[in-house]
Amino acid sequence: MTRTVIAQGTFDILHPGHVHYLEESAAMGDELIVIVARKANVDHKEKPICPATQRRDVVGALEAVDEAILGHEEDIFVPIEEIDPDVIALGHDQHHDDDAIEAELERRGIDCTVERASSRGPSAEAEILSTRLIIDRILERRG
Ligand SMILES: Cc1cc2nc3c(=O)[nH]c(=O)nc-3n(C[C@H](O)[C@H](O)[C@H](O)COP(=O)(O)O)c2cc1C
Ligand SMILES: Nc1ncnc2c1ncn2[C@@H]1O[C@H](COP(=O)(O)OP(=O)(O)OP(=O)(O)O)[C@@H](O)[C@H]1O
Repeated sequence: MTRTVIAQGTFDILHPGHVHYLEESAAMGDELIVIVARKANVDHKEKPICPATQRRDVVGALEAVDEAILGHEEDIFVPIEEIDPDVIALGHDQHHDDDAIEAELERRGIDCTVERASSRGPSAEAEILSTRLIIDRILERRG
């Protein structure tokens, strides 16, 4: 029985922190499917620069990722109902409330656990493992 894990995020400019999250998520099961957030649903921070199809394609190229899909425009639980995963892996700082997600999964009759991945700090002085900080540095140096 294949144990399916879902990970999700914006993945605007990919960096080793994303790779860490996705590799850790992949290790929680047999197959990893990544839901790439649509611009309309990124309302807790700046909108992504890159189009969703581009963000999906880059994430999908990672070894740890079996499939990357575009998220639903309106209801974030539509892909969850369709995929019916065994695990939803939340990122270490993702703004979602684990209990609220578990409650919604139960309400929809989806038998799935919610896990939290860990954070990856910089392994070298110059590493910046945040899309926002990468963009800040670009603006600082090229703005
Ligand atoms: C269980 C789950 C399902 C999600 N499904 C979708 C979706 O269908 N469409 C979408 O645009 N975003 C989806 N998202 C992503 C959220 O929209 C949110 O923007 C994303 O978690 C942003 O995380 P980040 O700030 O770490 O990039 C989902 C997130 C979770 C936790
Ligand atoms: N340094 C990191 N270590 C572990 N996970 C990370 C790291 N950076 C991002 N992630 C995870 O990757 C997923 C996608 O994150 P997102 O696309 O928001 O990138 P981000 O670099 O966190 O963006 P921003 O810096 O703009 O918030 C989230 O689950 C997030 O927790």
